Amino acid sequence: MRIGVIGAGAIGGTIAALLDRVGHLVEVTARGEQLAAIRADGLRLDGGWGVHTARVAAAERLQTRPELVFVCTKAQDAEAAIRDNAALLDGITVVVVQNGLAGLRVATELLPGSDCVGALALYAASYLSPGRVSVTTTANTYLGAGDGEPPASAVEAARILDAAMPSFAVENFTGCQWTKLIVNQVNAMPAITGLSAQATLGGRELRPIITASLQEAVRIGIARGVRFGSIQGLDDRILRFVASSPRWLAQVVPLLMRRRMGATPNPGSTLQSIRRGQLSEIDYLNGAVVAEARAIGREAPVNAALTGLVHEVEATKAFIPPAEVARRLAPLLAR
Ligand SMILES: NC(=O)C1=CN([C@@H]2O[C@H](COP(=O)(O)OP(=O)(O)OC[C@H]3O[C@@H](n4cnc5c(N)ncnc54)[C@H](OP(=O)(O)O)[C@@H]3O)[C@@H](O)[C@H]2O)C=CC1
Ligand SMILES: CC(C)(CO)C(=O)C(=O)O
Repeated sequence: MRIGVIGAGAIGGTIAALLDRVGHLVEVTARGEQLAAIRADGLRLDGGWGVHTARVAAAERLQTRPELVFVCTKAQDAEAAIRDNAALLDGITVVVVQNGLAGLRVATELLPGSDCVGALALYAASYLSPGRVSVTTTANTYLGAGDGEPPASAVEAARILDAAMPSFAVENFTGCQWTKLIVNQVNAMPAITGLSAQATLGGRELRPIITASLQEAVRIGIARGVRFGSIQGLDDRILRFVASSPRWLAQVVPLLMRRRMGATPNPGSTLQSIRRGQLSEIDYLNGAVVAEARAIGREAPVNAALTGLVHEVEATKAFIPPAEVARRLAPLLAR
């Protein structure tokens, strides 16, 4: 099958390499050094799903009309990436692999003639250097759209992707996006401190803050009327229990997330943007929780503070030590 991958970074590079490995004709978009490296030496994948070099066609924009496409940019870049390739995407299934709540909606608005499907990647991938990506944690991908049963396009895209990496079509995709937003509470602290997700989740100073922001995010979701979707061992019942638990008990969720990540250090996708000097996706992660709270006249002070700290690191290019993060957040945690 002819499959396009727009944005061959950590996730797009992983998807492209694994689809190539199972025999699809894959074409990717990339830019700058990444494009030059893919053209010269192929897309080189290693880590949890093995080693593979994919000799794929690459250009700044798709050159041929694919039968299926994966959009794998960060949330803030999705609109530009889709607009640049829109002429070749009309009428096909477009899978938006993205964190946050916005990606699928943006694609659906921009591509009224396409079947847009959302995808939530629970595995972790790192962009190592131009042309090289590595899977640091293996896990499932969940595809769907809307609040009900997955549409046929999601079921078919999941079947195709599942041959390359474990993938499932899910009901209540909107609720699953919210559950993933809760999982992505692990992203801010590495971006603020420069440490791996495992180190921040394990750190005695930082874990209570991550737990507080996670509980706050779940409470905002509940206040918004969200029915959290079932992914990665989390579901509506568990998250409601976590929201109403004392912080010492709720810390079990960050600890379980740390255990699931395994031993290979995972910077998370937000720290990877910061390391490359790019603007991060934080406004679509903790920032989305703040926006959802404001939409109902509430506040999400811990998520707002973490969003602010990530923006501070983007601006100063200096990570903040854990003790300083704990000092700054202490007034909010004492509430
Ligand atoms: N990395 C991970 O472990 C996980 C990431 N995710 C989510 O997956 C999504 C992708 O993340 P990730 O792969 O880490 O991000 P990366 O930054 O590694 O990759 C994004 C790619 O998109 C490209 N891009 C940016 N703007 C455009 C554009 N206008 N047109 C075409 N391509 C563009 C970037 O190119 P350039 O560098 O030239 O800007 C880059 O190669 C995010 O929503 C992230 O939150 C989800 C689960 C895990
Ligand atoms: C699943 C996780 C937390 C993997 O790191 C991720 O979504 C990210 O890094 O953005």
